[in-house]
Amino acid sequence: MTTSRPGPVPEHPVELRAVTRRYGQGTQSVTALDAVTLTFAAGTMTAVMGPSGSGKSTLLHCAAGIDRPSEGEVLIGGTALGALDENALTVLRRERVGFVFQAFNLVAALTAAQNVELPLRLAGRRAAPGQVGEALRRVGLADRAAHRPGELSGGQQQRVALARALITRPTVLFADEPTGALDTHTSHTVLRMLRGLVDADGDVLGTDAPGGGVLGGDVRGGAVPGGEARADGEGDGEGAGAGDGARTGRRGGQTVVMVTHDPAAAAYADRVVLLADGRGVDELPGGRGAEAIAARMAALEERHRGAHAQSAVAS
Ligand SMILES: Nc1ncnc2c1ncn2[C@@H]1O[C@H](COP(=O)(O)OP(=O)(O)OP(=O)(O)O)[C@@H](O)[C@H]1O
Repeated sequence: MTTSRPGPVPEHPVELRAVTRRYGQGTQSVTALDAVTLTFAAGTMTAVMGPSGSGKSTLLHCAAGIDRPSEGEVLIGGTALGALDENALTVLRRERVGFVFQAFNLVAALTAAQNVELPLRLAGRRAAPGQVGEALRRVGLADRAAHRPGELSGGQQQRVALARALITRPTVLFADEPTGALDTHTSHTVLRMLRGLVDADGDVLGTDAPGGGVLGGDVRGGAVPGGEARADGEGDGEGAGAGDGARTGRRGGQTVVMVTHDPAAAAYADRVVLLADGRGVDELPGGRGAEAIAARMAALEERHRGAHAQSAVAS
């Protein structure tokens, strides 16, 4: 079974409408998300931040159709997920959602090329000639196609995971702490790639645009102000922030939603959504820089601690 991709990407590829997610029942019940309404605009990168337990992963899982809300509705590419049975939801996820995890989640026994092709195989499809090689080239790993994950660095593994997430040309790419297991230099390389995807016009893997170098350009550096490139592709991006796309709200590239604890990672986003106790409590536009984001997060955590201390005293 396949779902055909809708024609043009809608203005908001992902919408959450009053999404509540409760775990457990009765007195043990935890409200991980509390009537969250959010839209993610096409061709933008959103960072989701918040204190531990604030509902970030739950939000990502509900938005990606990995978890089902207790109440409310999630729409991907205009399709309401609540109306889909498990099979249809699996197909929609496979075809329209890309996911990158902190732990890379590559299959250890498969080569980089086989890992990248896996989503197509699972969908009963084969890659077009050159498609996998092109995807690897775009993440700067053309020469590593035959290597297994254990033979690659963490940053290289995450780049393979990125190529794998994008091989189906998803409507939206979700990333859960994509740089959480990487050192600072490598993190910025991966973040520049994510930013490059968003700032790209059109086909992010460039199979329709030979030599477009959407990701390859970022490996060589320069897409993000302050990000100095290194010849080995493990660029030094300290001090980097969101690129031109962040400020202009340029549309046409990949839509990315990323959970992160790291203000430096969030600085690549067009928008930072702050969660606390399962609710969206604050937002920052892009281009503010890591320090401003860190300050806002610190203030939020302070309020959060204060509110929890008060409720502990009251009970
Ligand atoms: N399967 C589950 N069963 C019960 N409670 C859960 C479950 N998953 C999450 N929770 C609870 O829901 C709340 C939100 O969890 P979630 O993992 O979304 O938070 P988070 O912001 O991603 O946290 P962290 O930053 O620590 O990863 C927490 O109180 C958590 O304990």
